[in-house]
Amino acid sequence: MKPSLIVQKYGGTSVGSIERIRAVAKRVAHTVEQGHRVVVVVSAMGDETDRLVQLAEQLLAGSPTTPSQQREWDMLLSTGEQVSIALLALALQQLGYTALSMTAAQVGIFTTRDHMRARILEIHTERLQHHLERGEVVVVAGFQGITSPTELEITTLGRGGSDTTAVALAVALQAQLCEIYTDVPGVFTTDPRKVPEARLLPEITSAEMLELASLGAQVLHPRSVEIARNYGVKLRVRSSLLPFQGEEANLGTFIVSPPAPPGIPRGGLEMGLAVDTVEVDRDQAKLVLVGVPDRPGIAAQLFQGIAAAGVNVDLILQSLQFSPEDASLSTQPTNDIAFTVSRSQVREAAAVAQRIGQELGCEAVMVDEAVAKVSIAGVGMIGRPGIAAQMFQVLAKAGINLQMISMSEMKVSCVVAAERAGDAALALGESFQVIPRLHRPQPFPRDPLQPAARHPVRGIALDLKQSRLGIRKVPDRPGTAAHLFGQLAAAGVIVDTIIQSQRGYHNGIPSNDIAFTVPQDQAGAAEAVCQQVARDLQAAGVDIDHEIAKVSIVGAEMEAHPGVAAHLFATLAAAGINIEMIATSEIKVSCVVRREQGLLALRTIHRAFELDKP
Ligand SMILES: Nc1ncnc2c1ncn2[C@@H]1O[C@H](COP(=O)(O)OP(=O)(O)O)[C@@H](O)[C@H]1O
Ligand SMILES: N[C@@H](CC(=O)OP(=O)(O)O)C(=O)O
Repeated sequence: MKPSLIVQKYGGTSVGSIERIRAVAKRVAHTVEQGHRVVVVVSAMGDETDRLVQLAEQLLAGSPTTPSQQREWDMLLSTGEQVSIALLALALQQLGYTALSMTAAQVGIFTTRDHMRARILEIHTERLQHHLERGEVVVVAGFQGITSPTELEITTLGRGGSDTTAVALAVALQAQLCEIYTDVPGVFTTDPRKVPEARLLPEITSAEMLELASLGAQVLHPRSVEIARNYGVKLRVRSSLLPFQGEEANLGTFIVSPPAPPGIPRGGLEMGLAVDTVEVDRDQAKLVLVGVPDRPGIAAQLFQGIAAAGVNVDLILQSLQFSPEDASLSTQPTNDIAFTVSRSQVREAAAVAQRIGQELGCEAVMVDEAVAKVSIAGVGMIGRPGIAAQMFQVLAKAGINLQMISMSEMKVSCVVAAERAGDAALALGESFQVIPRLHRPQPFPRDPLQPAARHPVRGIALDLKQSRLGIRKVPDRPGTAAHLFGQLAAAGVIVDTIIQSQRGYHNGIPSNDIAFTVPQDQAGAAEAVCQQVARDLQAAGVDIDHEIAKVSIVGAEMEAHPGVAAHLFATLAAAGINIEMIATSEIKVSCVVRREQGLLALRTIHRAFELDKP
């Protein structure tokens, strides 16, 4: 019988010293002794990649901006892995195994030409197979790629990209298992370094893991989860640091994916259909509270009231905080809170919104029953900023105005006038080559006020590496989002959470605020684009804030548990934490808070949802 093939990946900390490299070699040797063939992927030693980044940043006095600078950046950063593969191969040889190291060019890991964020197209397996068949262990450099056999340009996949190399190799080699060895015993309910009571999850679905990873849980590179999910790779995260005493004590976490569709092509690995779903939800009504005082407890009061009335909330968006110098508003900073509910519950929701709106002294409460939600979704959207821009362009071309936008890495939803929903879905279906479908709601549970009872929340992520940008008073007409996000995509900026909410008037024209978050290292580029777009559109101005933290709860069953969001808001309010931005999707709720309160928010929420309990 042919021995089974396992791809093992060891991260930076796991190969951070010669001692640790020796320990990794022993672990690999143990796997070989159990009768498996092994391909090992390693990252650079310890903080080596950070050190290389600092050298280049020192020289450039910042991040690379031109294509030629980005080329050299990849040339530099890819060297870290070349050191660790050679050392691990030597350590294996010392233990008496035939082992050799290979760079991406030697293996044939071909990527797109996008320096610093290249995507894997194809992996040649002949050389690897040749060595494996001779019983050798091959140690492959993670994180790097090559553009073509003739061009031989070195690329990197983006920080943390070795996980993606490993899973892609597992697909190309049709490995039985891909193991990601790291410095914690698996995937936890949240980062165990930040919350010591976090619990190890024996398994998690790839959909949940994707959200957690893209919302800041760095334990897995989101794109590695994307590939595992698309190709049904058996993926496991476990510790390389636990004392080595047989593997029973180191079960780790299995990332569970649906089986791959039969005959799925293994070329174009990361270039599958970006969008696999175009969906329209006609059962929507929109409520907007305009000019809500900006202080802790407001969202909690509103959504607890809504939950108590038995109403299930779908999208929730809260716009950026307004600066008091904004002349058309009161001198108190205020927010807008917009949300959608099922049309059958709009009366109950409106009654609560009006009552609470009055108690809070809001400027207005608007209710609109003639709306629908159109969404595009797909794991292939991760890291491809052009996809959301394409959606907005398609809708703009069809003359469809966007009343609300909510976006996460894998899904963009727009609230539009109900009468245009059919046109919107058709135009999107045509553009993305997907047949549009109607959204099917999940059944409601019986007791909407017991959100924590069934643990609908699987994990919590804290992202401290985001900045928030906002453009105030963008004219409310078709094409504005297309213009802004088209420009951002052209500048290569990866936009995370986008929120557009209805606001009021500017220069007598109905206008919206658009707020979104971007990775901190792209904030400069994003701000330059926003300033230009604000001038083009005659918007009121641009806000930028680097001192934010984004804390997100994730769970596939959240949609069927009304009241989870309300519980989250109440928890933050009770801890005196103000929520500056809210964005929801079916399986996550994200809140932007002050950066210095991020950790407190994370710990408090973890406890409030009883994730520390079995
Ligand atoms: N939900 C989570 N479960 C486990 N680890 C997490 C989680 N969220 C964040 N982390 C962090 O991810 C780290 C592992 O990722 P990383 O440092 O990139 O490892 P490696 O160098 O092995 O690739 C852990 O040390 C932990 O602090
Ligand atoms: N060395 C690269 C790639 C990587 O994946 O590292 P790690 O597995 O240690 O997160 C980085 O630091 O980005």
